[in-house]
Amino acid sequence: MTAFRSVAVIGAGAWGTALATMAARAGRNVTLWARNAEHAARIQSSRDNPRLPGVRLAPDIVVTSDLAAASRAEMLLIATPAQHLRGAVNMLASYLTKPVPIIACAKGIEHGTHKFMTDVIAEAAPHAQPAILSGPSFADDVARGLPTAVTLAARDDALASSLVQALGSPTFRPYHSTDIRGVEIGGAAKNVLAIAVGIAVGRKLGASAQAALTTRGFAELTRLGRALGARSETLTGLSGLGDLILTCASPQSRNFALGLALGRGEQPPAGKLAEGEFTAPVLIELAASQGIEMPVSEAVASILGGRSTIDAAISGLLTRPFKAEE
Ligand SMILES: NC(=O)C1=CN([C@@H]2O[C@H](COP(=O)(O)OP(=O)(O)OC[C@H]3O[C@@H](n4cnc5c(N)ncnc54)[C@H](OP(=O)(O)O)[C@@H]3O)[C@@H](O)[C@H]2O)C=CC1
Ligand SMILES: O=C(CO)COP(=O)(O)O
Repeated sequence: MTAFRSVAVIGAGAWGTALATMAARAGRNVTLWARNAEHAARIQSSRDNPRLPGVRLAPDIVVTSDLAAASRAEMLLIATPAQHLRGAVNMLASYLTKPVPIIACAKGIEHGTHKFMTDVIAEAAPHAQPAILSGPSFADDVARGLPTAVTLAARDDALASSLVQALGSPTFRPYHSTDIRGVEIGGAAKNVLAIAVGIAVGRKLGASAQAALTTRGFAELTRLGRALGARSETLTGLSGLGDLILTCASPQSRNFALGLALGRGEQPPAGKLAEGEFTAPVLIELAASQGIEMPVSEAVASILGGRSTIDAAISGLLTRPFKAEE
């Protein structure tokens, strides 16, 4: 398998900027693509991105809005919001003339189609070798070089392994896998569950409730995962349980922070992307289509959709019939 020398990161938000920094630290030649030319030029000259304040970009990272130039990299990482991933890959596809790994770094499920990120990539870019990178990793931590471990999955184990070799460093440890679907389910569902746990914490329901809700959330994530063919070691691994633990326990998470504000009856933080808000309705549609119960996610979707108050949703969860633990 070829050694990947160059990497382009598509999407210059917090995560794209952190990923570019991570790839540079791993020794790759890195291009960071921003859709806005002015934005790209400003980051290129200031070496600072307001979407990830306080992080200085390494001098050799090239920031550009030239998609043709970015598309020439030997490996592409897509770090747009999940609902914009198809649009970004559609634009990219017209420049791709040979097989190239395209790694989805967004966490979500596409509205309307119920498709996961690697399926969207495969549809939008026939030359792509789709892969997914996901796990407990706050952009700020990764950019600062704090120790982080994630899962990187591709259909072909040799490809997954060589992508790991290209991106890994002593502070960023990707573990390779071929369970693409398992990785995608964990990343998408944990954001919705983190909103639920944030709400419980905001309502001051206590540390016991926080642990119970996180655990029952994991039970429903696992049910859906099994139904869709995910492996249990993936669901209990970094991209599943690992990311759930991180996101359900830290106000640093935008999803948790959204729930926290809702639980406290406050305005949610403005201008912060909380993917769980967009994933919740499509996650429960997908679960329903598989005959899978996801009561915690359903409660989140009902609250966000204005179909339930927070108190009614909490009461609904607590008065469900007693049952065997599974
Ligand atoms: N932040 C984090 O800690 C982590 C985030 N993720 C995931 O990464 C994804 C992106 O999150 P994050 O970077 O934090 O979000 P941000 O809100 O910080 O940034 C999103 C970026 O995507 C760009 N963008 C939006 N729409 C398009 C489009 N159609 N084409 C190209 N670029 C577009 C925006 O551009 P513009 O600046 O012009 O608006 C912006 O730069 C999410 O799915 C998130 O779950 C995963 C792990 C960690
Ligand atoms: O995915 C993340 C950590 O793994 C980032 O979480 P938030 O999107 O909730 O901030």
